[in-house]
Amino acid sequence: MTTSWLDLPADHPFGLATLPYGVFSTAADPRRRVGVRVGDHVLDAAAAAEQAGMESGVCWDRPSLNDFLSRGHHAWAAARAWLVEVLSDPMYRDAVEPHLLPVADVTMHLPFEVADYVDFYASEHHASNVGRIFRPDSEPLTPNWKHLPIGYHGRAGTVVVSGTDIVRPCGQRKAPSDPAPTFGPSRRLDIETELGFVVGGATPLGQPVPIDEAVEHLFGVVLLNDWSARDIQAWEYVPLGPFLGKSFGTSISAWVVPMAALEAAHVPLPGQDPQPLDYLRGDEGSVFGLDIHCEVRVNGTAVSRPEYADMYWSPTQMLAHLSVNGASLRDGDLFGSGTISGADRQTRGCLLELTWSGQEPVTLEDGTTRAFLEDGDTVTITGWAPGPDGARIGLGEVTGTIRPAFE
Ligand SMILES: O=C(O)/C=C/C(=O)CC(=O)CC(=O)O
Ligand SMILES: [Ca+2]
Ligand SMILES: [Mg+2]
Repeated sequence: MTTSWLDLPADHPFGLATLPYGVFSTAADPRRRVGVRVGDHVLDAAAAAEQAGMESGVCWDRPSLNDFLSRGHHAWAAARAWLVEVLSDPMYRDAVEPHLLPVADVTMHLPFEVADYVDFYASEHHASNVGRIFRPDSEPLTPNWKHLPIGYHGRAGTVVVSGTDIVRPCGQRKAPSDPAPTFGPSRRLDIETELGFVVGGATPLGQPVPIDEAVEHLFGVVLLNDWSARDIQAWEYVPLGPFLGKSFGTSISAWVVPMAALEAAHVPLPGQDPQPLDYLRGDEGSVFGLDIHCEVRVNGTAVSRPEYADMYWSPTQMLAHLSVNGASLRDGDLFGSGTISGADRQTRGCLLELTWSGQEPVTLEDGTTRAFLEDGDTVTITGWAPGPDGARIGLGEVTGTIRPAFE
């Protein structure tokens, strides 16, 4: 394993095998610019590139990753190789070290300007559980579910960085037993534990991305919480899908972990039966799952440990599907995997499933119980994956606190 002159412990979640990108500023220099997390430091990437003589570092002197995303997968690979070189070869230490800032001294911002945001529904366990809860008189999975990765269009402009408070949404709610809808704050505010995939290497309108090329457009992953107001959602979503019940805020982690850091975490999918249509079938290596382990905490109590390896659809299948009609990809597109849930209760990624629609509340360490979120609750999702040679790839965290409704 390549080691750094920073002398990081071998199992550090932000060692040389991770090197995630984000956008930061400091009190002394409030310009937003691209940073790379290494150990307990943030590398001011553009400044280091200039000092160490790396020309393409100019796209890091920007308030978002979008310019870097536009350069495409060869540039991403070259940048990563350069970062590993300058952080491991002591020859670069004098040039690079002055541009390492303690992580405690930086403020993190939204890492990229979200172009389009789409959310999939790729967990068979989640889709089946929610089907049982929301549609008890129908088959849990809809007839299309195993033929295509189902998704809906979300609201790009309300994607926020980890640490941003979430205001409880107001909206129309109507339980089946209510005679008429009422308006007010959501009473069934929930989370959804997901991975978000960050897209780059834009494509022209009219040109689908073949599944074997899909991975070239996947820049990296973030942890994503698709906050969901279940009462608003249940009343509004037939027949066009989720709308205001999910568009009031979607939180993502500040650090984008490159797909290149997750190569050792590729695992086979649990298995697809029936075989999907040809455009969703790729060569070996282009259809894969990811061995990513998540943990969900509510006010510090771990309530669930979802496993991304349980997901039915590959991220490359989701990307091929979302462009198969000729829809173009834009730099900064974000797609969510859908809620990560497994077969066991302890691996369910949302409270709707964990508490079975509120009937089986979870107990927190302070002795209180939750069916859904209360004002003041803080939800934190963390994640990690195995890296090469026993390294650990940290996905950081996505956190948010519920503020009272605006009334
Ligand atoms: O099955 C439904 O009616 C609703 C499902 C969701 O709310 C989930 C959604 O946002 C997609 C996902 O996260 O898997
Ligand atoms: Ca979702
Ligand atoms: Mg949302």
